[in-house]
Amino acid sequence: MQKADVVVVGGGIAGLTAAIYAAKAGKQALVIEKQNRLGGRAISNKKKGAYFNLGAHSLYQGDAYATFRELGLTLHGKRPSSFAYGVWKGKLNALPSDMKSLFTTPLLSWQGKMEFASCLMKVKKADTRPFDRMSIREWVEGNLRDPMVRNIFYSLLRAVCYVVGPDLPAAGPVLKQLQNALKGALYLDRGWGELVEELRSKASDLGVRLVTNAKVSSIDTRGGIVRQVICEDGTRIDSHHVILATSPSVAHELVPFAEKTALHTWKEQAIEVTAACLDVALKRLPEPKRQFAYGIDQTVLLSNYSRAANLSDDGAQVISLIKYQGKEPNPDKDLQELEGMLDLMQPGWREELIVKQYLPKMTVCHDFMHMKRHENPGPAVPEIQGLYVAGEWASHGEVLVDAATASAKRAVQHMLSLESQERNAFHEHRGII
Ligand SMILES: Cc1cc2nc3c(=O)[nH]c(=O)nc-3n(C[C@H](O)[C@H](O)[C@H](O)COP(=O)(O)OP(=O)(O)OC[C@H]3O[C@@H](n4cnc5c(N)ncnc54)[C@H](O)[C@@H]3O)c2cc1C
Repeated sequence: MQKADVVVVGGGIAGLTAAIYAAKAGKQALVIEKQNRLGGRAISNKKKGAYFNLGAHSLYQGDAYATFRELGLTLHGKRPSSFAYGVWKGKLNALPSDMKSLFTTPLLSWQGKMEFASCLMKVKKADTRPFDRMSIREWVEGNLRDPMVRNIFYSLLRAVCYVVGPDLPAAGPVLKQLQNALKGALYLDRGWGELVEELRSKASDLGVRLVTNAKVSSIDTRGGIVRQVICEDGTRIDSHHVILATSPSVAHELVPFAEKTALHTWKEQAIEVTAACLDVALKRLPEPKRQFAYGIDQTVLLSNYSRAANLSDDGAQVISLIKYQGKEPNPDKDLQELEGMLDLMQPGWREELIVKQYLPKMTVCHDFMHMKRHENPGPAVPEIQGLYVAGEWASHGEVLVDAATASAKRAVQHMLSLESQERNAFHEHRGII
């Protein structure tokens, strides 16, 4: 029979972060990952010499960045220039990203330019928490008058949270994410896979046991206490602490009678966000100055990640395009729209193509802070002693990878504080005897 102080189910960013912090606190941690490699949605795949990220692309200056720095990761990469185009009615226009583009952009009237600049200044300094209970639409309509300024803000906010409609996301977390993005996003050399490798090696140095190709099939929680983790191949691991760093629906599936626990509420309230992703590696850019574009009247984003990060062995340019999807994704139409953006930004790109990858429906997040949410998930599952959740969906106000690292640390902290309460109670009891 195997044993561990804490078992982490899922070896994505949340699972690896949780295991590292548990190990740093002196716990014997075991990570079980069902895929044949660690990283979850933060892996990168190398194709014909070019690195394509599966999921995460930009590391903003939020919780994840601070966590990785605290752990001593090297985070090789650079911050790109903020110059961007905005696509409006099929045409490219400079977006206001500095003084020059603010004054020259044809998208805004003089009044609009003033309103845009003053609102951006306000956002940079704002305490965003008071906006946690209002939607993005409510915030935009309450703070901005000019219709085009509103459109540009919708497009900027969509780009940092990946949600198409402005009525669902709580404005506070998304504005915070915009603040973090405005401080400069980091594009990582050789993609996010390199960061995962650094996390893996950190975990391994701290003595974390990392098992891949092993699927957890259930958690034994008899008597409302975590007792064992059971894998599909029959392996059983004794442990009194389990962190479920999977999706809310997998967490629900793994726990017997989950419908009687908070896991049920968290699964039911979850709203999944998906995107269609097109990545291309080009021998050269037909239009070298066109590197980054937001769709203003379409929900597409294009970024040449090679403008700041080293993403190929031979100088190929790696461009990623994202189509933020609503309720009814249409793979063919989405691809047409993505290629249409590439035609507009880089006409002739097909002649320069080395390799491309189209992923028609990627889960960007399993849930986020939205207006229909009843409660923030985790860190503990209150009905079952020793059970915790982590993952980008267990957000308490953070967005995407920041929510993955923050929720992982919350889970470990909760576990440690419970243990210390139990120890204190035990000593008090002995004192009485
Ligand atoms: C297209 C796209 C673009 C993105 N861009 C950004 C960005 O620019 N910036 C940003 O901050 N974030 C971005 N994200 C989000 C980011 O990738 C995720 O938030 C983050 O990787 C989630 O990590 P996680 O550990 O919570 O989940 P995951 O990475 O999904 O990890 C969960 C792990 O659990 C494993 N698992 C599931 N069930 C079991 C089981 N039964 N037994 C064992 N293991 C199991 C899975 O295999 C997986 O490895 C993007 C995502 C996508 C898809």
